[in-house]
Amino acid sequence: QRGLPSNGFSSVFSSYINGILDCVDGRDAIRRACSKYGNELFTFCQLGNWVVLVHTPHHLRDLCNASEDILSMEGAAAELLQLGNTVGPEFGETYHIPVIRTSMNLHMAQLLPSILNEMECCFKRYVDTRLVGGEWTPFKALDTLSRMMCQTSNRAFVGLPLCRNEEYIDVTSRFASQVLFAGSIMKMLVPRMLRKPIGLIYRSIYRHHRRILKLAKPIIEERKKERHFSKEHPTEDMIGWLLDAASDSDEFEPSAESLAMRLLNVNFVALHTTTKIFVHALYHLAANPQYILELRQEAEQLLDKDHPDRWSKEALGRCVKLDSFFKETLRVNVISALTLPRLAVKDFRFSDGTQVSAGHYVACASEAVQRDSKVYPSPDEFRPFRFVVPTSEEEHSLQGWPNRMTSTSETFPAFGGGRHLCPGRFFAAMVMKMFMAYLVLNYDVKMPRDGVRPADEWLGPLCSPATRAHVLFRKRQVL
Ligand code: HEM
Repeated sequence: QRGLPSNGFSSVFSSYINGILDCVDGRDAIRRACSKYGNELFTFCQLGNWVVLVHTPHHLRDLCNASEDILSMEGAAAELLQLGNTVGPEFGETYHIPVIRTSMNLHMAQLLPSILNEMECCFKRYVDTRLVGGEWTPFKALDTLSRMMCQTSNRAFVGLPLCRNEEYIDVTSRFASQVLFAGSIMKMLVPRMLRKPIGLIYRSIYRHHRRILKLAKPIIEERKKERHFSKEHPTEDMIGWLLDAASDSDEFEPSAESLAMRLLNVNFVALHTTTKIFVHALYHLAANPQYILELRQEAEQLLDKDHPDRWSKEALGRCVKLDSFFKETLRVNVISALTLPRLAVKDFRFSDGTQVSAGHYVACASEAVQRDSKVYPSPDEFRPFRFVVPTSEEEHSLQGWPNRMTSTSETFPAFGGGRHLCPGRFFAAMVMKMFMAYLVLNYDVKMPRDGVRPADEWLGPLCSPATRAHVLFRKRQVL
């Protein structure tokens, strides 16, 4: 992008060299560039493309307020993630988004008992069966939690018995990381004209859509039949809400093929995000067991330890320390150092007059925004109860909505902002809070080396909690 300072070399060849360097050192390169350019926009080089980076609140507000036909999220996602090639062209359809925004969020309280039940089953199945007496037992945190989150979230997406099906869990829990990896390789190394045929080969090997379709089709057909015979039916999960939304619109009845693609898409956006943030929080907790006592005390005051089936959405909402713990995790541990990618479909002008020409990418340097020392004192420090304000000896509050984890702003864009603000954030917050409440009420956790949190793993701008680290669990002994 002409007229803007850049962090890299300017020819195509040298920008590739710079892109390779950024794969090793992407996060630090972004940090250095943000502090070098102060409040200015600048262009940042990634393998295969240049991105205009936004890292101040007012530029971020402009990015979020821009309409889709000027700064396009869908255009950016299609090119950067290559999901049309790796999963199929129909993957980009969006009719599940209003369903998450309305039906899913409206049914949250009714959903809670069944997902609490599924969570408890997961702890029994994946954790309790391996614990022996009061011994500390190591668990590979990311693998274990990704299966548990997958099964529990899918109770709300596809219900019983499919959410417990081994093959279903296997496909959906690994889907996001497989296609994200394949997409970035394709974008960086495969010439445009070869992407379609190579995508077809990739799809015929992994068969994500076919495998989900085979498993979900009988259930989808059954639900369709039920709806044919009676208008009265419980809208119990995502499959039901998607069918109800279609029958309301009268415009089309989605095929089983199309619904299976929506299920893949919902799992794609929901699982890797929630699992990664939860595991980041778990590593903070296990490296600092003193926090367990505070969270446990709060959970004991507000939730019935022996009857998770009686927990309510309101009671979880009152767990303000738990809320702050996750908000601080989301602030410190980003999913990517570059978020909210957009493709300028037309020329775009920021409110300070800076122009980005059509065809260029814009994105947010979210780490820089969420670690701004003017907004967050000691920004690099993890302070789990940063957002909690004591109101009396025993009472604590989040002092209103802006401090809640699900609130977003130009200084806290963890869930995005504007038109594409994450519609699944209430669900994610509820699931992460109930998992953590159950964990602190029933287990002690620590790291194999006391007090040492395993280092995050960065690949270019992408961040993951340590993939192979273990956390030690034992049945709760400490009161
Ligand atoms: C901790 C967990 C999560 C995080 C950090 C997260 C983050 C985000 C962010 C940053 C965006 C905006 C992307 C952009 O503007 O480019 C987004 C969008 C979205 N998220 Fe989430 N998300 C989470 C969980 C979920 C869950 C559980 C669901 C579904 C149940 C979900 C569904 C979506 C959808 C459908 C969009 C696209 C919305 C649109 O285009 O209008 N997310 N998410």
